[in-house]
Amino acid sequence: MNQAMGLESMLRALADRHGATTKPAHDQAFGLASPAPQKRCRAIAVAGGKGGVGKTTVSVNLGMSLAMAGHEVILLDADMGLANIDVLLGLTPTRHIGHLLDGSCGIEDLLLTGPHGLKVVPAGSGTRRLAQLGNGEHAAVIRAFDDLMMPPDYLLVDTAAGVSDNVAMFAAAADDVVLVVCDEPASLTDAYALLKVLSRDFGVRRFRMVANMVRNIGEARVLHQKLARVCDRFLDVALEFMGHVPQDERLRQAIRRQSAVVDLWPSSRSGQAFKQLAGAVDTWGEPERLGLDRIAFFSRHAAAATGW
Ligand SMILES: Nc1ncnc2c1ncn2[C@@H]1O[C@H](COP(=O)(O)OP(=O)(O)OP(=O)(O)O)[C@@H](O)[C@H]1O
Repeated sequence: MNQAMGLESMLRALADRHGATTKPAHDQAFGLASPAPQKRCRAIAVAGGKGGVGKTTVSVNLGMSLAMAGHEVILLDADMGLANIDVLLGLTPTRHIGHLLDGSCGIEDLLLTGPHGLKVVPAGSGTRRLAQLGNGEHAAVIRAFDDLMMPPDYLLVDTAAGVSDNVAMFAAAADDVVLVVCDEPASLTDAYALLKVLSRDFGVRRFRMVANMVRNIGEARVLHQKLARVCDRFLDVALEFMGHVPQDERLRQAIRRQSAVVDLWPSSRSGQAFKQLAGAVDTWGEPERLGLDRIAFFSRHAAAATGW
């Protein structure tokens, strides 16, 4: 059995389990090539290792900045069981990923519309089962995005904290991984641990770093150099500097008002920084489409672990 066939049958088994429809392996959309005339969706996973470094803040504000620039954007809250994007944006979901997995709704039914047309897929909160999803269920969530009638320009995935299979799977399946780091020893060590696992075990070789809660661009670049230096020395990865978001009280105030700072105060320091980050994303060009190989790789891991 070749790799593509192996992937296809594995995904079919997953889809059958979760009641989804199946398509050929070459038609997977989450970071994978879709046949013309469907437009291509760029999947960006936002990760960080340590909790509290600003992954959700970056995901929400970057997503909304892209939406404000006229792009169609879906934001997937992949922090299963501890979801909070809907709370941050004052949205009230009636269904979540759990309903998708038990077959009681499809991916389209989960989409909530926030300001500027930003679409959100809520993960559900306070449910232990969601916090303990297996690899097969994560794969089924990824696979479900193939059923979207109108793929967005960007799919942003706010991953969980830590170095779990959840994070690894979403990061490995994405076209780009944005690593959010702040100037704390634990943030740097946890970010390094995540880079190590994603590169060594899942073949992710390129990362883009956002320095969050820094005072200025100079501090952000120093932070990037610190991490890039250890990566150069010990890991086979490229860590590109994507930009920075300053420590900004306006951002906290916006969160208390259940809004994105880019929506409420676009000309604040953080609001402008997110606009710049969105501008950077716009210059990335065509994704390299490595997701299919990585997913196949991941699926083999999952198969070995669960004895499919
Ligand atoms: N640039 C910033 N300036 C000021 N406060 C910030 C900034 N970025 C994030 N914060 C604050 O830091 C806190 C943690 O942010 P956030 O929830 O986005 O982190 P996280 O990495 O998603 O955490 P977790 O993994 O635990 O969900 C929030 O209270 C947020 O308001």
